[in-house]
Amino acid sequence: MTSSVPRAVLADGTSIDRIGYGVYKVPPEDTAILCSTALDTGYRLLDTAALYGNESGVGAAAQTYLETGAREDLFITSKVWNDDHGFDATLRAFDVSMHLLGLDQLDLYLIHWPCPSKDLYLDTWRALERLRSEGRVRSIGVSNFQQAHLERLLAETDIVPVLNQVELHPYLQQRELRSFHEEHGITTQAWSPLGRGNVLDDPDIARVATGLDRTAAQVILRWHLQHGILTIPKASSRERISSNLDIFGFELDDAQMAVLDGLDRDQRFGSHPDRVG
Ligand SMILES: NC(=O)C1=CN([C@@H]2O[C@H](COP(=O)(O)OP(=O)(O)OC[C@H]3O[C@@H](n4cnc5c(N)ncnc54)[C@H](OP(=O)(O)O)[C@@H]3O)[C@@H](O)[C@H]2O)C=CC1
Ligand SMILES: O=C1CO[C@H](CO)[C@@H](O)[C@@H]1O
Repeated sequence: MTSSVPRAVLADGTSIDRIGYGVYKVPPEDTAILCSTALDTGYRLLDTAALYGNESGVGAAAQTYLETGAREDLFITSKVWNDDHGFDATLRAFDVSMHLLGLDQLDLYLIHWPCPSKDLYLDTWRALERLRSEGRVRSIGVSNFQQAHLERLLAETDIVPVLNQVELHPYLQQRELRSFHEEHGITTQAWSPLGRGNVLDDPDIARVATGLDRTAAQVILRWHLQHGILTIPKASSRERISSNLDIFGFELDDAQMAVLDGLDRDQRFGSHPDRVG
């Protein structure tokens, strides 16, 4: 049950694995077994959301883990969905998620999307601040926030989000947002770190991977790691889940990093934050 995933330290002092297992589109009936597989192979961070409909499977895998493992070794992230923006609705949504997860305390709770047209994300954030002050969640952050949303949050609320989880992969490198995060002590975590699988067939990445005798997925995840970007790749087989974690025994040199750095084309495979909610 030991894990050697290196950790980063969030601005609130909490440590977080540099790579975790994401469960979007993992069917509810398969979630417990696939999360247990991930935990067996060394992952300790599981990334879910109310939207995914599989929090109870994540919770079941966590309970199995806790029969022999320590709570402080596990890191569970969930997110408040767009329909539950607003102070009271967010507190209610959190209770539902915690009931499904079967946990007393969550490690990280995120606002899933800013939903600018609803204009409620400041109230939603104040609910997360409340949950943190009550000790129900250790760390609070956001997802899909652009610089303008973050600036408003920083100006008008008390706690700086420790992390922003955004779409990020070699075709969408988010350089400006990453610099803004760095200036403000906000950790960058990549969703769809493999571009939902769409970046895996890139011929330049394939050449780097062949030269290193590694998979394209490992090369991409290693590129994130060397840039200090946390990742939460999703995969559906033990073999892929395990090989995606096997990224600590090799390095990309400067030329190989430059190949992936050169692939940025501002291409999204998910939605643009201005058009959600
Ligand atoms: N905050 C947000 O708004 C969002 C958060 N997320 C989070 O990020 C996580 C990851 O993002 P996701 O969109 O799933 O995309 P990923 O970039 O993680 O790509 C997942 C896809 O890549 C395939 N894949 C994974 N590993 C390999 C491999 N070694 N070889 C070949 N194919 C591979 C998977 O196939 P297969 O499953 O068949 O193995 C799947 O089709 C989500 O699960 C979720 O937790 C995702 C989207 C939005
Ligand atoms: O987490 C998520 C998974 O992917 C969905 C479809 O792109 C997103 O809407 C959502 O934010």
